[in-house]
Amino acid sequence: MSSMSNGSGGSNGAASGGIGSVNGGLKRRLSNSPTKLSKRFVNAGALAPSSSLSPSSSSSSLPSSPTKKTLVDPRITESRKKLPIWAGREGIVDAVRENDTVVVLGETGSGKTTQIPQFLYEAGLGGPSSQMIGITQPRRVAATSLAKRVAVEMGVKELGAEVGYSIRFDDRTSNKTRIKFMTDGWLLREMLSGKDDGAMTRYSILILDEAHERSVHTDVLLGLAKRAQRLRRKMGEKYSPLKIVVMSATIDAEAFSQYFAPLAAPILYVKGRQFPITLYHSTEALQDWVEAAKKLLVQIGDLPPGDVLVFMTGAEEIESFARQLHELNQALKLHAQGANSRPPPEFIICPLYAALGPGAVAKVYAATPPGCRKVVLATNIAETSITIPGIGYVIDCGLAKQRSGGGVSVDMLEVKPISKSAARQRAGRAGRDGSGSCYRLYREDVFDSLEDTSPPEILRADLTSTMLDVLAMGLDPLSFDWMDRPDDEAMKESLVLLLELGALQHPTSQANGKVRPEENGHAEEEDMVPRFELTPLGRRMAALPLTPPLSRTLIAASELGLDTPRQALALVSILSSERRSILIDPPMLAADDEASSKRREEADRARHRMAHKSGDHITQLKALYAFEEQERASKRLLEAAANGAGSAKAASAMLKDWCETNFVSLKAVREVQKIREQLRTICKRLGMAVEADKDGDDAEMKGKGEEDDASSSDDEEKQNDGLYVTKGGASHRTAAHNHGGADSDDSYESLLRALIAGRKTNAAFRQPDGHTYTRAFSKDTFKIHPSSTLFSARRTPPNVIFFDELTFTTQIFARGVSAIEPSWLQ
Ligand SMILES: Nc1ncnc2c1ncn2[C@@H]1O[C@H](COP(=O)(O)OP(=O)(O)OP(=O)(O)O)[C@@H](O)[C@H]1O
Repeated sequence: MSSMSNGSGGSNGAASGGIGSVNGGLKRRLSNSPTKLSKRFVNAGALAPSSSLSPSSSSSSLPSSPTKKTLVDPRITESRKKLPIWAGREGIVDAVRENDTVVVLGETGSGKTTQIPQFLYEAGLGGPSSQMIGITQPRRVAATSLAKRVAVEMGVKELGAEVGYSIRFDDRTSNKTRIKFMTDGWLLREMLSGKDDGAMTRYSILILDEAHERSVHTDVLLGLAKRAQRLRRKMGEKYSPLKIVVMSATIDAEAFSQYFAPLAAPILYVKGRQFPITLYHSTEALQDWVEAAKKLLVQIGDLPPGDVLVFMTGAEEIESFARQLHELNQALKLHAQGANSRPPPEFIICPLYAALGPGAVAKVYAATPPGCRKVVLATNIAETSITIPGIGYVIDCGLAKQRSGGGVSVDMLEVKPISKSAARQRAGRAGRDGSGSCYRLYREDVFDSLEDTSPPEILRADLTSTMLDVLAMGLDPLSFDWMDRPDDEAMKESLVLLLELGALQHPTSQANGKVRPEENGHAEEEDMVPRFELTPLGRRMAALPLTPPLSRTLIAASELGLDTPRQALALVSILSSERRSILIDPPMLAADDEASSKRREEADRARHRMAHKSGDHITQLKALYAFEEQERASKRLLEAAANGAGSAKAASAMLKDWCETNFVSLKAVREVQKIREQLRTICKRLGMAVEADKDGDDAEMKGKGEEDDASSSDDEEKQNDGLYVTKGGASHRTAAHNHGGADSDDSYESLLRALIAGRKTNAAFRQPDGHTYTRAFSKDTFKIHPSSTLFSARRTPPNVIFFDELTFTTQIFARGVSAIEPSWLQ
């Protein structure tokens, strides 16, 4: 760092505790202005208030924890007591006891998420043993890590006992569980299963955490929770009222409070944080923030110990940066040797993004070896809720890949500036177990110009899935009690798409007659019937934990013989996985030196070796089959090893080598296999023919290592996490042995036709310029992404294509592209 200086509110290390009502203080506190300029960064002041309150000021008459205290490390109990929220625990418990709904507003790290569930449980508000305190999180990594932390704090030895979590592929709860962390997608699926008739009877208290993120799931859950609360009131004495706690980090808590009118919810404000964070902004506009982040890391090398968390925009940037940092490690070591000086601490590089699984998360949480500095390279997966112990420095690029309205059924991912609220959340990942610093790679006036918060996702997202979910719960999306009502046109477009897909029946006059005119979006809707009815096909689509187009594809394929359903099951599993691909994209490999450009060429060659002439979808499928062929070979080796004729190590190495050579991601394949297994079970339950019965029977894989875990999260996961499996996670089965690449090249037409059946709107036509495409009802033009097998300067681009998604970086690209025949669109 060129130079640094402390700001006005900067270096107070003590907790400011207690709760209060909302006032302008938070705003003032969070926007302390800089006092001194540094050469490169300007200190924008610390987030901590200058006042302090000693932990001993908290007194409480609450009953003590019902958990076995002997198991709790006294240091952990002490650290809980130092959290700002501790002093206000009685106030919080009283507020929840006295009100059906409470909004809690607090600074990052004040202790909201870990402490409030414990306070309420300890105070006996957890209800009878059949009920739980449920806490929703937008992201899986948060749900699991918070459950683990709370279990440690409560002395619960085994997750799934008093404290548990439920996320896609992993349900760690039991009938003993009283505090349950879960993704919002999980709770939505529970609601969709209809087991509790919409009244959420298995929960005594529902805590909606990080509500300010306003994901689509959060908004739907807010409406469902409010409705459940009303239904519970009508259930009389059988069930206690459902308590709702909305937790938010933005000052816009009033909107949440008003949403619960006429019984407007009280807002509790948790003041302060335990440790201060010093903020620095760039004093100049940076042309290349990646390069700036690298230089900054070198400079941080000279600062006091502390791990570093770098917020980046996506997996590609992270992987490329990780490679550069590995090289930097070597360069710094050589430099120190040359200068005969002590080398700086080695960087332990830990990527953290959607497609990486619990293995990556475990590495992030592992203790940093002495003499090293951990550098976590994360997307906004790490932006909220989580505490990574040891993080002393945060570097924030100020950007994130975000979904923007690309129109109905089109996902558009765009790199855009984050909001002020997101920037504060990012800063708040430092200073959680000691004082911290946050370096913003943008100027302070840029920070000032950012939006306060991101607009609710429901106002810009494709609503097709949401409309189907709401209808499947027997509710009318047009009169649903939305906190922010989505655009009528957008809702209607989605309903039209569902009609086209055959999921809806045309409105019946009888149903229309029953719907009361909707008043300002806050109608009492439980006595209304939907204007639209789901068809049997629509009900099947809703029962599948997939987006409506992929559900439609799977159902269409299930009626097309034996091969197509089997292929569709595999392809849909790939397309609903986090990365939507099992192949490592050549552009993900940086080509800025000879070695990496050679590797990129190898990746290109591997891609073309695997490529199917129709494009990316069948290429993916064939790659999966080729992997599974290889897996069977390695299994044979493993069996030979068991008989003393080979080595288990060699079997595992063989598979890894194959993945390396062919640029196939083992983690992604494992995730796809889990999804396929889960979908196979659900399809069978729904009576759908997806595979011949013999499928998978004799291909069970056992003893796989950590690399097999591949479900994880970031923004994209929010849409996927509705998918879940039976307790204990999916079994690890692979496809049956007759599946490996046995299909002839011509046998995929039915599969591609089934794919199009789900999403005709994603067909596009080549323009007269010869290389751009446009959709039937849109003027936007785009190109095929360089990662596609159909991207090639040498080949003539196909006349008509089908694509999975549009992404926007410097221009709009279609990703996941196949060539199709125009006649297939009829
Ligand atoms: N896994 C963990 N390891 C160590 N300390 C932890 C862990 N999780 C939480 N803590 C401690 O508890 C504090 C409060 O965390 P908590 O998640 O409850 O805060 P919060 O108010 O919900 O903040 P945020 O909204 O930023 O997540 C942290 O600042 C940290 O000191």
